[in-house]
Amino acid sequence: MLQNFDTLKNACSDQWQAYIQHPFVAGISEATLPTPAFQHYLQQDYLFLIHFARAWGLAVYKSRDMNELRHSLDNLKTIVDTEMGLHVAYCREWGIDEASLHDLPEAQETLAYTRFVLDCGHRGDLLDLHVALAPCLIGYAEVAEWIATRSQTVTVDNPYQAWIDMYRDEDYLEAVRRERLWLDERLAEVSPARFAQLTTTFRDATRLEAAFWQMGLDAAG
Ligand SMILES: Cc1ncc(CN)c(N)n1
Repeated sequence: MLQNFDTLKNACSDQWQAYIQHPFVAGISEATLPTPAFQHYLQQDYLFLIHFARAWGLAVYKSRDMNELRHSLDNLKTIVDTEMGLHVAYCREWGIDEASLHDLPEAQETLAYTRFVLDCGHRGDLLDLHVALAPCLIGYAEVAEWIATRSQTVTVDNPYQAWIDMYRDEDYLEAVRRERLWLDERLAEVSPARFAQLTTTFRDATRLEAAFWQMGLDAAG
């Protein structure tokens, strides 16, 4: 059987579900998430996105041909040109100005997740790095999709609607489709032992995503 991104996800189905359907996400969907939880998440996500842009920069550096290079560069641009801009504007709407974000101390969860991904990239190859980055890029599209399909989702005057829409945006979804394809092509070629190793990386990154949501919830007490 050919391995692909879905095989990777199915190998970590418990952790994947705990991430995609986390109570923080349910709170966004049902418009019940406490404001301080979301504000704390937004602040830390600013720091997170900076390090994730660095990680895509590392993927550019590790690329061996023009196709790989362009692919990683497109993902870097999605974060820097699209997601970061929307994020800063969005923070402003929630009473957080960009200047205050520069001096923000990094939470342990932000440190753990971002440095884990950068470490995967430094010690492994390009595929290790893409697999460590996949829960971030691909996971948020699934989060937004899960929200959109739930009957409990509040669609009128939901304060989190703009955030949900950001991850249902066509440009974001196009980046997700490209990444899935890239992963599917490479995962089909790896040995079972290598696949097991990549599964561990993917599972750990997925657990760190869930911990990032939890950090937001914990901040609201
Ligand atoms: C923690 C986290 N994970 C994923 C994403 C979506 N790129 C994000 N903005 N923040």
